[in-house]
Amino acid sequence: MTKNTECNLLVLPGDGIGPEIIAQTLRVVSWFGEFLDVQIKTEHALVGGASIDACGYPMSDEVFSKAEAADAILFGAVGGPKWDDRPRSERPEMGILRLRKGLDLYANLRPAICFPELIGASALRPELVRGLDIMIVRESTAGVYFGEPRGISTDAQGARRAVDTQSYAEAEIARVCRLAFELARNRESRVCSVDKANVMETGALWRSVATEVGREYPDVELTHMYADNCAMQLLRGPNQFDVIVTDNLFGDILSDEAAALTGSLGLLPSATISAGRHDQRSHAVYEPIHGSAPDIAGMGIANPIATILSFAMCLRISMNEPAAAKLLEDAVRLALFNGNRTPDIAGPERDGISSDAMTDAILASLDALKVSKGN
Ligand SMILES: NC(=O)c1ccc[n+]([C@@H]2O[C@H](COP(=O)([O-])OP(=O)(O)OC[C@H]3O[C@@H](n4cnc5c(N)ncnc54)[C@H](O)[C@@H]3O)[C@@H](O)[C@H]2O)c1
Ligand SMILES: CC(C)[C@H](C(=O)O)[C@@H](O)C(=O)O
Ligand SMILES: [Mg+2]
Repeated sequence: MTKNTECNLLVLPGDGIGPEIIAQTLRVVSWFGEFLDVQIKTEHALVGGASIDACGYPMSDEVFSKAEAADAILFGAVGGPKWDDRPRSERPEMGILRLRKGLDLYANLRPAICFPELIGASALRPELVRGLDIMIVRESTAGVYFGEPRGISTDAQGARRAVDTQSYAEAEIARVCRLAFELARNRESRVCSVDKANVMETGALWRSVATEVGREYPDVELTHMYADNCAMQLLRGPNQFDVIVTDNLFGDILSDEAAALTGSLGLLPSATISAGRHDQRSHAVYEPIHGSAPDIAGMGIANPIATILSFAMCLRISMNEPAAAKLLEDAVRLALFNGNRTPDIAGPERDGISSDAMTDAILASLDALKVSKGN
């Protein structure tokens, strides 16, 4: 069969459980390589600590050039104790930050869905999380992650002072808010903008710009919430949210919190996307929201679902294959429905299965759904 189009997928496994969950996800990528008209071409490269060990940098210029040229990037996770004592600018985490900034990946989409099959694994009571479906839109190229000045200085008495700078230009706020409103139009048409407008100048600007952008979307309800209250409301009544749009740091924290509502950090996928380039192509990184999990690295028990669902987002956003994305999401649900659980979602009474066995179950579900849908 001749394939109609091509997708060049750059695969960056990283550190810790990164290579493990990526290896599992590539089994799913291969399955779709057979199934789709798109020809998926993968190329692998080093990032994070693995790259530091090989060439001294968390992301080399060569790998960054490959990322620029790729149609999509599948990213595992970076970091680990081995590199924790390095200066900030030389840590593995700079690998992902360079990608976000360098490719202008301004919007990090982090959907948090509570699957009915996992309602018992949630940190909250079932009645609080039943039907949970939130989209967190996290700004990802600005804020305190990239603001200047930053650094640590020592005064005349030898006492150290650290400085980070939270900085936002209105255009940086407007574009991520606009995207949140667009996404909300295909959901429940509700956006909650989260800031600290009561304390921070950046928060006041965030609220004012979100309000201005909201006027362009009279059909979408806009509410504002302080970030501390949002952290509490996510625990008290998470179903009140549809789309949350917020800055880089609050989005990082609130999305890990949302993961606990769904059952595990090992379940939450993400897509970090840029605007279209002049040639109409855009960049995108697909990655789980979790990190390299040093505590379970090498044990073969990491939950691969967050990364596999990140590939589903890749199918939908970068490959324009919504039916395939839905098929994969359904296959994950079916594998869970059939009782497959890695230890993070197994609960205290069960041992849990390996990453490999969970992927086997998802692949078997893909085969079963493919047959039942007559594909
Ligand atoms: N995008 C990234 O690459 C990324 C994201 C977050 C953290 N990190 C880095 O990862 C390292 C560890 O950070 P951390 O421990 O704070 O966060 P983490 O997300 O790696 O782990 C937090 C907890 O969640 C568990 N967990 C995470 N993913 C899991 C999965 N797929 N299956 C089962 N359990 C899972 C871990 O075992 C751990 O108990 C640090 O170096 C950090 O900077 C990287
Ligand atoms: C590794 C780190 C730089 C990263 C972040 O803080 O953005 C991570 O926590 C994430 O959520 O992707
Ligand atoms: Mg994080």
